[in-house]
Amino acid sequence: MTITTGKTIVAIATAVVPQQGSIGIVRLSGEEAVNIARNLFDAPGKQLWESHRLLYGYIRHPDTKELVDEALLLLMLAPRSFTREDVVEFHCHGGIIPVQEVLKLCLEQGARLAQPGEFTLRAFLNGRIDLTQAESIAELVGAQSQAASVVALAGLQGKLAHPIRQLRATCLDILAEVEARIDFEEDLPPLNEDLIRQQLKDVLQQVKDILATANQGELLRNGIKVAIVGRPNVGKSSLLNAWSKCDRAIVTDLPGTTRDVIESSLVAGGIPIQVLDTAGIRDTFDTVEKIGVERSQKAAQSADLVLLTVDAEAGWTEEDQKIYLQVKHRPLILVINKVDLASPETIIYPQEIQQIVTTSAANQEGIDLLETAILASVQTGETTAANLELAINQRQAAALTQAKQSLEQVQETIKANLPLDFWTIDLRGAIQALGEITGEEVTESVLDRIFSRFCIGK
Ligand SMILES: Nc1nc2c(c(=O)[nH]1)N(C=O)[C@@H](CNc1ccc(C(=O)N[C@@H](CCC(=O)O)C(=O)O)cc1)CN2
Ligand SMILES: Nc1nc2c(ncn2[C@@H]2O[C@H](COP(=O)(O)OP(=O)(O)OP(=O)(O)O)[C@@H](O)[C@H]2O)c(=O)[nH]1
Ligand SMILES: [Mg+2]
Repeated sequence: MTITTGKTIVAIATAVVPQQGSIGIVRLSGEEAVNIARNLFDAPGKQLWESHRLLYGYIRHPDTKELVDEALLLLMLAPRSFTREDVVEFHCHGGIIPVQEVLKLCLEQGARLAQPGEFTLRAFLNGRIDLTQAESIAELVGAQSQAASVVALAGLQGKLAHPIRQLRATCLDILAEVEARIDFEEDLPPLNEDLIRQQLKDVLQQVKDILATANQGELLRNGIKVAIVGRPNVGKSSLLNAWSKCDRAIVTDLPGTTRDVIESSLVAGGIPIQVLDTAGIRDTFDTVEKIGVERSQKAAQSADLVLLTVDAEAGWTEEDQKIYLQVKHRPLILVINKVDLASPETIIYPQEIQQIVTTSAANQEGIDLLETAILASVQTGETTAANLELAINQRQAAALTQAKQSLEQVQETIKANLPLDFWTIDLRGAIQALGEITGEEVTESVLDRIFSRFCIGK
């Protein structure tokens, strides 16, 4: 995308698939937005075309005056708009036909179809929001859980931008102090090295604290994949059904019921979880079952976490041991199922297994504990309560890691008593990295990468 502002862009702002809302919005932004709206919208009576007013009227074909829709028109004139340009919204009837018709008319009037994220990009380029806020908007729209939306909303409020800007400002202050000593050494009091050391230490600690939220960010945004594996008939499909609270997988008392990997999605603790129920693993001559077993093994290797499921009544069998050896190098929870039939204490399993949960899938028992154990095993302890609203994404984490390394390098340079010029090199590195997060220092290709992930109309 070539990045420009001003030229009028248009897009359908509301969902086009799969379900139609009762209202559909077409949004224009740019110099010609108001002219285009005037050509298409007929507001009867004495309605004023002023900013932040809603006009009532008819959208008509500009040449034939044929009626296209009865609608509301919202005007937000520069700079008091989301993009800081003139913005006009047609609030049409929902369904795909009215909005597509209006979109077509706007294009015929000279507007250009907006690229994905282009409205938000303009809001960024025109200084209304910074890059972390722009990313938060995309995250809010794509949030799959309440927790993810809380984090996105906090980001939109500047919860990340604010501390990052402060850290960068401190680094800039230090840089100014140091550079002044390089340029006008004789006219200034000596550098307060103790103060600078302390400032660097504080900045570095904060950088580390924010970096520690990356794991939580990764979990909230991308979620995890959990594979239920084990011998046939131990209750894997029953476990999936009990956990996802629906009859997703077929359950019978016949070993070998599940033939293929069955996927189900749920959200636990704000984290989207993809659960894979797999075919029971055993030696078999059945061609179809054999393929199923191979898929089970693949699923176990690709999952973030394996639930090795065994039958309390049958105990730890030779087959269980074989399967265990295949998955023991993976993050793993041992699920002892069917505890309604036999006491789990009698089972002798490998001592090195750290996490054990007992369940009765048939009776919906132990599922909550299983969920808690799963969440505990993927969450790192570093995410403190104070930081719950902060959960940085991979791009931000990469830049922060860069900032951390640069700051550590400055500390080394000071320790080694190297000349002041050396200090400034890595200070600039840290300032650059922090600036990339908020977008104060950012290249067009980075912007391209960020905004192309948005949907059209955002
Ligand atoms: N119909 C509609 N609903 C929407 C949006 C929109 O663009 N259109 N939004 C789009 O994402 C979100 C709301 N976000 C918005 C953020 C800022 C401004 C805005 O006009 N800000 C100006 C003026 C504020 C004022 O006059 O006080 C500014 O900050 O300069 C509008 C919407 C969600 N709902
Ligand atoms: N008593 C009892 N029976 C259970 C429990 N969980 C599952 N079962 C029963 O065990 C049998 C097998 O359950 P499934 O969930 O189909 O087992 P599976 O591990 O998916 O089996 P395959 O798909 O063949 O690998 C069914 O008859 C279930 O009703 C449990 O906790 N207690
Ligand atoms: Mg099954």
